[in-house]
Amino acid sequence: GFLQVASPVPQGPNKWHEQFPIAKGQRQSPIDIVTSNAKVDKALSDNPLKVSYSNNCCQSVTNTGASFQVVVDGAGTEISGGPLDSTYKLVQFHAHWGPLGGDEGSEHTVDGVTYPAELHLVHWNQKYKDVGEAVDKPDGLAVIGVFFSRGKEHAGFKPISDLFAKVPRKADKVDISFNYDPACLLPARRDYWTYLGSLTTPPLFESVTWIVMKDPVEVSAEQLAALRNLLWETPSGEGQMCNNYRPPQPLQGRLVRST
Ligand SMILES: COc1ccc(C[C@H]2SC(=S)NC2=O)c(OC)c1
Ligand SMILES: [Zn+2]
Repeated sequence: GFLQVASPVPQGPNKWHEQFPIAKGQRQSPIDIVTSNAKVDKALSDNPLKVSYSNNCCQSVTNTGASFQVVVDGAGTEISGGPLDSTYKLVQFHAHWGPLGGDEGSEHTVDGVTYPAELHLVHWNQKYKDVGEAVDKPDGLAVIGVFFSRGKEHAGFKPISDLFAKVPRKADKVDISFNYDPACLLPARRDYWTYLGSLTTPPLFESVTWIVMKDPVEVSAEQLAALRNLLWETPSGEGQMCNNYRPPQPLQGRLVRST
């Protein structure tokens, strides 16, 4: 038969610059948010961030081989205001997390503090014709980051975390047949930090206006453990998906604004 060439297990973050030089760019993500350096900007509260998600926008959950991904039909699912000069539509959400029971796993850190996981709600700028056109433009994407802390069960996250066991392998996909409003994953208090950054995995495009919610949302240890029902390729074969986070990158003089 044909020569079997094993697909190379993806290189870790510290090697990405070899194929993606922008990894050492001027507006890379994530970053450590130094709260004392964040500048309160009244303009952010004068024009509050508006999140209007519909409750039937979630279509399916997929194992992308790097995270779970809930694919969203962006119809009527928009954000605007705050740092955004345009309307952006939700296209997908996913997360990053650490090892079982550990406290690292988030991509952004706050005064050096990590959280066990971080949710990313990815939106694209409606001035572009589709997410493919928006994904590499400086104002193309807006990602809302929500920290997960370990505590009581998150009732709103349960319908999603219960699906992970159904998509153990890369490209596995399960339809979401129930109504689901992703806004339930946002903290009650809508204060955030915002700065200009990038995708946190290759191709690392510097196209993201980051909106990182200040308050974490609590999820249970069991819900964090359910993330490890997702499997991926490791150097020693198939294993539990974990530590799929990029560490903080140089701020390069960027300003972080705060509500
Ligand atoms: C080719 O375009 C891409 C590639 C990868 C991601 C996912 C990354 S980016 C992020 S934030 N967190 C992640 O895991 C994209 O997300 C919009 C877009
Ligand atoms: Zn992400």
